[in-house]
Amino acid sequence: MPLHLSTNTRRLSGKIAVTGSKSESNRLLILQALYPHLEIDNLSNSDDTRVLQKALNSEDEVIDIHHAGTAMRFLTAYFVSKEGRETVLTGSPRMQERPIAILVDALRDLGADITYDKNEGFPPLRIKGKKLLKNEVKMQANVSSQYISALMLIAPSLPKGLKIDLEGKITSVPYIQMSLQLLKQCGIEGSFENNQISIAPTATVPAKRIVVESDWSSASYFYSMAALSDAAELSLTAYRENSLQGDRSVADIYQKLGVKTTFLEGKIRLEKLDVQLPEVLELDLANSPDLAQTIAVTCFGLGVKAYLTGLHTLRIKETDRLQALKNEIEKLGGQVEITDDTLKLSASEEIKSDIAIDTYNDHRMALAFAPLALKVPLVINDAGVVSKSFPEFWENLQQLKFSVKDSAKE
Ligand SMILES: O=C(O)C1=C[C@@H](OP(=O)(O)O)[C@@H](O)[C@H](O)C1
Ligand SMILES: C=C(OP(=O)(O)O)C(=O)O
Repeated sequence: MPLHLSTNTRRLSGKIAVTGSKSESNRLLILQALYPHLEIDNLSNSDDTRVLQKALNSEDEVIDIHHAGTAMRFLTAYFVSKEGRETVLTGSPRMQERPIAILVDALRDLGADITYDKNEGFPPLRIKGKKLLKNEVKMQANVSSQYISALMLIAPSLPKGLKIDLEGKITSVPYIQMSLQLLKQCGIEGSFENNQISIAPTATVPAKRIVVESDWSSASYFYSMAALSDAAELSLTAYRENSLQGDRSVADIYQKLGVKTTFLEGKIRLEKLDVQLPEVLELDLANSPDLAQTIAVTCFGLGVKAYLTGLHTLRIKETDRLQALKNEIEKLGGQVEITDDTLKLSASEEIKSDIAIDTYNDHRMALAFAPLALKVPLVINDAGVVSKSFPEFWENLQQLKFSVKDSAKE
């Protein structure tokens, strides 16, 4: 479905309720499956969370988790620990290209029975659940933090808990901290110091209701809109200053791009300020990889040069996000240089109108480019991809008075 986006006004105002964090929701669903006394509020309604929830409730042998990376990684660890059950975990063609050997090797070291059904190192996986008796493992930490979180989430259910020794430079650290903090909120003891994670064995946890904060990665698209607007006053619920999500850093980053954040009771207010924009925005995004697309597109729209580093995880996400960004920004008239872990954007002089943006089965490509409609009319191809993390996004844009037209319906 190609969507035509444009606006008559560059002044934004409105109140948006954003769905729960997909990262928090997916962790809590695994913990709830292990500790059923747990209750979850404000669960994400994203496809990735729904597919994980469905998998946890399914008795089928073959489970297809489509494009959901965290679901794939978390469920691999979960099904390994389900004694007596045989499961084949598979996903979309892209999921079958997303590496998983680091997690599989660590689980095998702990005693797991996992085989590759197609290509060595990639889903689909055939998992025969059994009791894991070992309690120490080493793991490479510089490719994806999701492998580490997957082990942390099942760790308290292992008879002796788990110590994980992390090797190499640890990437996406806030997501590891989020896993630890959620375990602690459930009443499970654990620590993450230097390169070692330790989680205590825990047979039961007290009944508890945990409220998921709304998704900060989803909030980033409204920051981009505010930055690209002439005037903005947006209120987003339900957020807190003291967040578990690393992408909360978007509030500090966008201050440099003219967006002021005020934390109010349960919500944030974004306002557009008149600031002197930086000549070049330099950022290391190793702790917030999901913000890279939003920031690159905002800078392009503002004509600000950007030098983004720490992007080594982007090539193995829903698509090769570095290449996808380069392709689409260059179609719009920009200039982008990429390496394996950096992106350099030149200051743009023009933004071409009515360009159709390809989204590569990646929700964040659609979400990140949509705010540019505040500058020029554009088309987003396969716009339905946003449901992977943010199903209401297009309705939210209409609420903010964007014109959102499905050309297939005309
Ligand atoms: O644990 C999580 O919930 C996530 C971790 C990050 O992945 P990497 O650790 O692979 O960078 C992030 O990009 C992803 O969207 C969600
Ligand atoms: C990378 C992402 O998701 P996942 O790895 O869970 O598919 C994302 O949502 O940007």
